[in-house]
Amino acid sequence: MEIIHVSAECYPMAKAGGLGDVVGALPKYQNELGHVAKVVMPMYRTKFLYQNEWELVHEGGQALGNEWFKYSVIKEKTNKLGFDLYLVDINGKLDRERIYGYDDDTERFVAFQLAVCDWLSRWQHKPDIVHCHDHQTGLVPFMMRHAYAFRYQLGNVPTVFTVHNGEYQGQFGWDKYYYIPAYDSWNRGLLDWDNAINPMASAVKCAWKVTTVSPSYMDELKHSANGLHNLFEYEKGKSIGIINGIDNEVWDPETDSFIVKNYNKELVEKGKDKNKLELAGQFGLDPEKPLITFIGRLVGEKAADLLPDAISQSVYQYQGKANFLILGSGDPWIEEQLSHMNQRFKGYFNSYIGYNEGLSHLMYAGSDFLLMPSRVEPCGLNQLYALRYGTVPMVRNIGGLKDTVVDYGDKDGFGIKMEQSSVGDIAYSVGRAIDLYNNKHDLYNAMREKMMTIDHGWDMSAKQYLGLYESLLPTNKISED
Ligand SMILES: Nc1ncnc2c1ncn2[C@@H]1O[C@H](COP(=O)(O)OP(=O)(O)O[C@H]2O[C@H](CO)[C@@H](O)[C@H](O)[C@H]2O)[C@@H](O)[C@H]1O
Repeated sequence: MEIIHVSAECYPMAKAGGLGDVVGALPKYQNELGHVAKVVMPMYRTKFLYQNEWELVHEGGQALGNEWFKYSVIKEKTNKLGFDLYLVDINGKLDRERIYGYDDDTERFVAFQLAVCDWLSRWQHKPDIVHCHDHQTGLVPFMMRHAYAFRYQLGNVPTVFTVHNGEYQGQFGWDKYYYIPAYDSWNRGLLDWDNAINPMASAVKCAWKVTTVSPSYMDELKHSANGLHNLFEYEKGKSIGIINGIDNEVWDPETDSFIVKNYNKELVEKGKDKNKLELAGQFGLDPEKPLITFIGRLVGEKAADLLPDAISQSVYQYQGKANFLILGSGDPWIEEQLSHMNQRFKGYFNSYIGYNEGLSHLMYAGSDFLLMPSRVEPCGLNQLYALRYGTVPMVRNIGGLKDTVVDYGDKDGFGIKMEQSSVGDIAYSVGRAIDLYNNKHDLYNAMREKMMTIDHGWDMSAKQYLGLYESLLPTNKISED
């Protein structure tokens, strides 16, 4: 089978969060299973672009409303990622350093999707599956099936849409209706949600199958999806939750070049101690105390707004018996609060505001506990990385966190779970972490060893996706493969 993944992110070319990790890994594992999976994404101006060699594979043009733009598609020459990576270049739109956060993001990503559809429609053969990820690619299923310009070539190609995060939907007003290439006007409803063009809703309506990144999140979306819950309920017949895997080659404490001491489950105690010592040195913390860290976008969805109060309360309540370290960026108000706390709780707390891939690896290796009090967590990769690095996850019982972590109080448990995203729940969990670290050493060590043996690699999930694709192929295609 030939599968094209369409995405705004793909590690290591460009990553803002978990979407990049998934699209950077899933195709590699699908290829290892004997299929041909490729990725197409925007050509941002990132380091990876300049450090690698590319060949031109296509040039074309498209209209975004009244604006005609030229685009080109280039391909990485060596297949070094384990899959073919294609980049779409559109001057004036995609040639930026950052992935998101520009005033014209709507125009940028609609133009990207137009270019992808145009390029695919000109292929000599057609891919078997087009797999789109999140709202930046959400108009592709509609355009392939209904836009006059593409439907004759692409209307029969099955589309799969994966919701990595239902909170962001990419809505824009109908005043920009002319961005969408011509289609039969009675299909307008397939673009609309709540009187706006909503790419996430459109993809859920038009894709042949809809997936999200954990079974529990699939259930939750039917009750709470930033306004789309009725739609998810309505489309449940074609929807399924498939848990994310992690790239065991990139995230491996035995070989990770970002950390100061490599280790495996036999050497977990010594290995983690060395990495913790490094972190404690860099951030002025006490290596003797349990180190609780948070890594991620500083936004409400991750309950990052609760961190300042929860950490202050914990420092007072437990008389500074634990240390805290945060790596993240996002809401300026939260960033400012955390920066103030660097001084106020010097020696107990520190934060690094910004994005730092290397530091994140060191933190997974050098922390004792990883905190994820998320209000919404479609899958969560951080807890899976924590498990692989022998770091106890402290998570809210929701979404993918519910599906992947078992509280140590339960049979065969290895993590700490809290029911609510609240200052009180976080502080209570901090108390349990301190108790585990100081008073239950044997249990704590056994837990670390146990969690390092859990396999969260991509094999199972990659197979599940392939099964889903196969269900969409005409029967003769299945027997050909
Ligand atoms: N400041 C920083 N510096 C360095 N690294 C940083 C960082 N901030 C975040 N990261 C990294 O970004 C990734 C975050 O992944 P998550 O899956 O936890 O969250 P995200 O909300 O982005 O993804 C969404 O999509 C993914 C993939 O489907 C779902 O797992 C998730 O639940 C959903 O919200 C991890 O690799 C983490 O280490």
